[in-house]
Amino acid sequence: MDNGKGAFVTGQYPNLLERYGYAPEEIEARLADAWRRLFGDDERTRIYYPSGDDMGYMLDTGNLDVRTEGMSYGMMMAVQMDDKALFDRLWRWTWTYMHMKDGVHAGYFAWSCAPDGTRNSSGPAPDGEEYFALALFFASHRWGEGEPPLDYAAKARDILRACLHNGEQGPGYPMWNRDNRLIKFVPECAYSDPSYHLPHFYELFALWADEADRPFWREAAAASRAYLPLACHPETGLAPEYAYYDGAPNDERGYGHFYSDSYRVAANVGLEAAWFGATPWMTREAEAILRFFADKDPADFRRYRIDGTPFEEPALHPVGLIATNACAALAAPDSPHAREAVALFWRTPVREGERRYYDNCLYMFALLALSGRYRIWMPAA
Ligand SMILES: O[C@@H]1[C@@H](O)[C@H](O[C@@H]2CO[C@@H](O[C@@H]3CO[C@@H](O[C@@H]4CO[C@@H](O)[C@H](O)[C@H]4O)[C@H](O)[C@H]3O)[C@H](O)[C@H]2O)OC[C@H]1O
Repeated sequence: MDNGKGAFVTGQYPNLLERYGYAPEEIEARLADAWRRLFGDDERTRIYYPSGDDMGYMLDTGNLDVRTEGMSYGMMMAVQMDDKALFDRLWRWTWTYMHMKDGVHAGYFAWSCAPDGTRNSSGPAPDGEEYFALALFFASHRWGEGEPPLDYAAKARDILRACLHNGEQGPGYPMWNRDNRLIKFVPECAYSDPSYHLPHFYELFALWADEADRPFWREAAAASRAYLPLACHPETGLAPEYAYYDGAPNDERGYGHFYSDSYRVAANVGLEAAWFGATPWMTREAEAILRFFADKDPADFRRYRIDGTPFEEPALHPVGLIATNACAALAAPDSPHAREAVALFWRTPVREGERRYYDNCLYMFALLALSGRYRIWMPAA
C-alpha cells in the first residue's frame, strides 16, 4: 500500500532468524518462552502485573514505578501477539491513572506513576504518546472499536491531536516542534532525544490521524529521517541520549552520551528497514553500530562518548544493548558483523533481577522484529 509519499506497506516481513539458519520451531518456541517469562508469574523475569479484575501494569523494576514508556511498549507487544485481554488491561490502567484530563498537559499521560496509580509526576514523555497512538491504531485494525475507553482509533486520534495542537488555544505545548517538525524530549523544551524518532510510525500516522494533520506527519517522517544522520556519529553510529535540533549532543543534564535511551536508535532503524526498506544511510548506520560493538565484550559494555571513547561506568542495561544491536542487522543483513550480533542475542536469555524491565522490553521487541512478527496492522479491507 502506497501512502503517496514513498513509504510502501508490502505486508512482507523478513524473518532474519530463519534466514540466518535458526529453525522455525525453535524461533516459535523462543517467542513463546520469552512471552511467558515477561508476562507470566515467574518472579525472576516478569515485568507485567495484573491489577484488579480488568487492569494491569508494566513495572519498571529498577525504579519501582510504572512508566508511559513501559505501558505503551506492553500494548504494542500485546497487539503484535494478538492478546486483546492483556492489551485492554494495560490500556484501562493507563487511561484510569495516567491520562491527564485538565491542566497544562491535558490530553497527555503522566510519564511516571506508582504501582497503586498515584502520580509521581504531572509531566509527559513523548515516547509514550507515540507508542500509545500506534498501538491503539493497530488494536483497532486487529480487533475493531469497542466502548470507551476501548474505542481505540478514536483515542489514538485524540492523542495525536493533543501532540500537535496543545497550546494553540490556551496554555500548553505541542510534543513536536511545529516549525522543524522534530519530536521534543518533553513538550516544554527545545531539544530532542534521538531514540524518540520513529519515522516509520509517522508514515502510518499520516494515513490514520486527523485528515488535516496528515501532511504534518508526512513531513515529520522526512524531518526525523534528516535528523538522525545529524545526531548519530558518522563512524561509530552512536547517538547521544539527548541532542539539540542540529543533532549535537546535549549534555546539559548529563545525557549527552551513548547510554540507555540511545540503544533504541539501532532498534528503530532495524524496524523501519523491516517495514519500509533501508535507505543507504540506515544501512551505513547499522553497519557502523555493528562494527563498533563487534570487538566489545558484553560483560564490559560501558557508557560511551558518541565518538566511542568509553567511560569507566558500565552499561546499566547490557541485555537491552545486545537486543538492539541485533535489530540493527535488519538494516544491514549482509554486514560482516550482523550474524554474530544476532547469534549473541540468540545465546542471551531474558534478564533476571532488579534492573530487568528495560532490558526485557528491548529483548521482546528484538525477538518480534527479527522473527518477522513485529508487523503493520492495516485497517480491515
Ligand atoms: O517536569 C518535567 C518532567 O516531567 C520531565 O520528566 C522527564 C519525562 O521523561 C522521562 O523519560 C522517560 C524515562 O527514561 C526513558 O527510559 C529509561 C531508560 O533508562 C532505563 O533505566 C529506564 O528504566 C527507562 O525508563 C524513557 O524513554 C522516557 O520516557 C525523563 O526521565 C524525565 O526526566 O523532565 C523535565 C521536567 O521539566
